[in-house]
Amino acid sequence: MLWFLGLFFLLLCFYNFYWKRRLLPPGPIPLPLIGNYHEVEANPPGYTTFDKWRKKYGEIHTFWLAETPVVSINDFNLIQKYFVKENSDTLAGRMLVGRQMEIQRGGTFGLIFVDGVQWREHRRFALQVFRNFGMGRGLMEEKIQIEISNMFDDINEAFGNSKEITIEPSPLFEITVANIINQLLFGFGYHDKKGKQEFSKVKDCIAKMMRFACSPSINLIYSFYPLRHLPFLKQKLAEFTEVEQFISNYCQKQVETHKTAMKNSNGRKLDPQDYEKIHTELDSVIGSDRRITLADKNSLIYVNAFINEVQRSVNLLPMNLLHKTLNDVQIGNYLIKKDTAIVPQISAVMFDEKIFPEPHKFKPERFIDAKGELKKVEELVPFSIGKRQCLGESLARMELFLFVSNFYNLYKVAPIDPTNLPSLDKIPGVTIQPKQFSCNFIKRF
Ligand code: HEM
Repeated sequence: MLWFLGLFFLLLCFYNFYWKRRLLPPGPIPLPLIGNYHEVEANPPGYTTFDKWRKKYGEIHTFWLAETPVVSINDFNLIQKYFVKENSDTLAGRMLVGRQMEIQRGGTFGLIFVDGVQWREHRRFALQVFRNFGMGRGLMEEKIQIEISNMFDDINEAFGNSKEITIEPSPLFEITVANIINQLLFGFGYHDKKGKQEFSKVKDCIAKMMRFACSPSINLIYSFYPLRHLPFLKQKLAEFTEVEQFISNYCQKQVETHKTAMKNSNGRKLDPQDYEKIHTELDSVIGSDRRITLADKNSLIYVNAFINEVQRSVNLLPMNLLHKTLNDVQIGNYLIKKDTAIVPQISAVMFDEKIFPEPHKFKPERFIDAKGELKKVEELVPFSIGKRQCLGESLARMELFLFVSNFYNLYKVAPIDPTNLPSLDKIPGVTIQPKQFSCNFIKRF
């Protein structure tokens, strides 16, 4: 019996540490069943671990999510070479971990998690719908401006007769962003008290779901379905299914991504000078409390640089969505087999100290050139690149500009206690979330 167990152990080691890894780029040693999850979990939300692997194993390396190997490309030029120039079609698949979609949705539906003909048709259809709704024309801007006005009405009501109030900004931004997409999708926004309470419930579910979706226990169930009967995993799966059922895929994407970027624009540990520079520019270019529109965008250099830096330092997806090779493909010195997970690791690019020196410092100036013009930095890739690049990019960009510029034009933001600033810790998930915080809003007009 003992010799049998010994043999089994040896075979397991041979398979796990050598055989399954032999044709892939090098990378951290995976543990049986859990792969390298424990290393990502040890340093949430993951940037430090990805950076460590990059430095140790190179720009192209492999890590394991449970028993799924993921080829990770971390250098901007390589990402561009493989995902845009040479193999854009081959790398446009979407990888699902084990029975992920079956468990989550009872089949493969939608756009984000499908590939091939279904993906092409859905993507084309979605882009057409966006165009019909006025994307790229004044109509979409008008819809965003209406919701921004609703937000300012709420803020101004909270001010009453005072010039300064303490406020928790997140719920305000969340509901405003959600209302824009809700207006498009369902023709209504959450404006009255009952609607706002309903939204708060939906939002809490979304936040929970985003955390669950990348948790090791749920991914273990995707990969090894029979494990779902273990008591601990059974409970996790039940909780996950409950929230998953509550939420539609589209709402998830919209609410999480935008609100996080918006919330972070107030939550970061900024030098007070950053705000002063925004206000100086707004005072000299706009000079009143008039509504700022997209027509002002090119004149507001510092505001644009500030938004770029917020997007870079927020670094919303510590691990980008997994792509899949649709055919065998040569990546560096390796022939990667069809149906292998591959990821353009955009978070590593945006924290790459060779491109963005002192990457963890907030410096909008890195996006302004010597002539004072806005610098085009092609390595700023929050929306990813290639065929699977974010479909909502233009809507997101419009919203970010209109929200941030109008908000800072009307209000100043100050910490409640300058010696005890809000935490910069990020709550891990598919997209990271900031911790809740309150701050002071001060009217500028
Ligand atoms: C600040 C806001 C946003 C950021 C930073 C962001 C970022 C991303 C990223 C990194 C991806 C994965 C790309 C890849 O697979 O390589 C993605 C995909 C996607 N995003 Fe966004 N996103 C944002 C807002 C939005 C919005 C507002 C929508 C919809 C209205 C949206 C819809 C999508 C869709 C549908 C996909 C999947 C595209 C595909 O698989 O073909 N995103 N986004």
